Amino acid sequence: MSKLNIDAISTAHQNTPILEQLSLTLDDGEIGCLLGPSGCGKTTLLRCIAGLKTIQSGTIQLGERTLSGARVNLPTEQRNIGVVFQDYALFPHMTIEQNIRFGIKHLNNKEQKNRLKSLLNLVGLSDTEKRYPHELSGGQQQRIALARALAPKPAALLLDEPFSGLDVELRESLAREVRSILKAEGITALMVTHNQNEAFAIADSVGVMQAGKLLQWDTPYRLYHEPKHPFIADFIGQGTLIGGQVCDCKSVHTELGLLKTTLPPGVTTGEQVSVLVRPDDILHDDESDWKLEVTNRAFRGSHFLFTLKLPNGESVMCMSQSHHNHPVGSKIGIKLEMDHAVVFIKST
Ligand SMILES: Nc1ncnc2c1ncn2[C@@H]1O[C@H](COP(=O)(O)OP(=O)(O)OP(=O)(O)O)[C@@H](O)[C@H]1O
Repeated sequence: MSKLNIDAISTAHQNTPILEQLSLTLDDGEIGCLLGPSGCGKTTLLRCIAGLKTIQSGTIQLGERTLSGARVNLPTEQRNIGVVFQDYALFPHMTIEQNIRFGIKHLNNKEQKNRLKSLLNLVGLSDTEKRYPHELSGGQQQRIALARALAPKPAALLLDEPFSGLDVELRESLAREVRSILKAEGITALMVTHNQNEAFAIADSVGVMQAGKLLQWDTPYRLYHEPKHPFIADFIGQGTLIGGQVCDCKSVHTELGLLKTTLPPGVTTGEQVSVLVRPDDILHDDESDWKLEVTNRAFRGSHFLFTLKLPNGESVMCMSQSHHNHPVGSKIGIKLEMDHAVVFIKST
């Protein structure tokens, strides 16, 4: 069993804190993904797990073993963790076979060949073993890098932006493919990315980090629909925050009318709050008498994303089918399709 348990770890560069009291858990065979703005500490967290950076407090456990903790700091080679880092290129002078066999030299020749065969099969590149890395596409090379990291059957795998050098169109489909490869191997994996579509395609749990802290660790669905922090509401998906006033424990009054909600703890009647409105909460409807002015629009191929002005000057976004080609300055009909508003206390 290779459950990864990170409990309240902190680390710093010189005296600058980089990670603060960060905790997360990945069950055996689960895939996690870390998102967050540049410099928030995602790579540092992977480096701590890999043993490339020491932690100052907290513990990192993998299965029954403590990798880092009070008086414990296992060296990287004893952690039994595979890594696919961003710049972890294949050895260019070695064939694909030699690259994959590199980390399993302790096995006998037959075992090495069997492992090579099953991994090439798994990553869908069965007939490439005699080729050199430059004879493969970027996506194929990254799948071989994955096979090489999986070859020694590590207890866990860390991936640091493994798709960042690839075409945007390829990245999401490769993320889905990598998910099925990792699931087939049953390996516990943690990946860092900047791209939320990739994160949603690959992960069971996604974490959003900001300035060294993990703000929420949750399923993609809950991160989008129940963000616990306005930063996450802004960072994940699209949407705007509008003002609201708490009416009672189940509703909040806004410029869009009375919205049903569940209030965060500590919020009292009459209090001013922020309310998250997603573009899919407001539908364009030509028949509706409720009209708002278009202040901006973005054509997204399959749909338009309109920015609309509320009477009090606040903005909300609205998604509509792509043939509804309304210009900026015109008024369009809308209807609300929000069954539950997410509310934040103003101070957060
Ligand atoms: N070797 C180092 N010495 C000093 N500071 C460092 C070092 N490595 C990283 N940092 C700092 O630690 C913080 C976190 O860096 P880290 O690379 O973990 O962020 P990240 O979230 O992975 O960023 P990105 O998304 O840009 O890769 C940043 O402020 C960075 O400047």
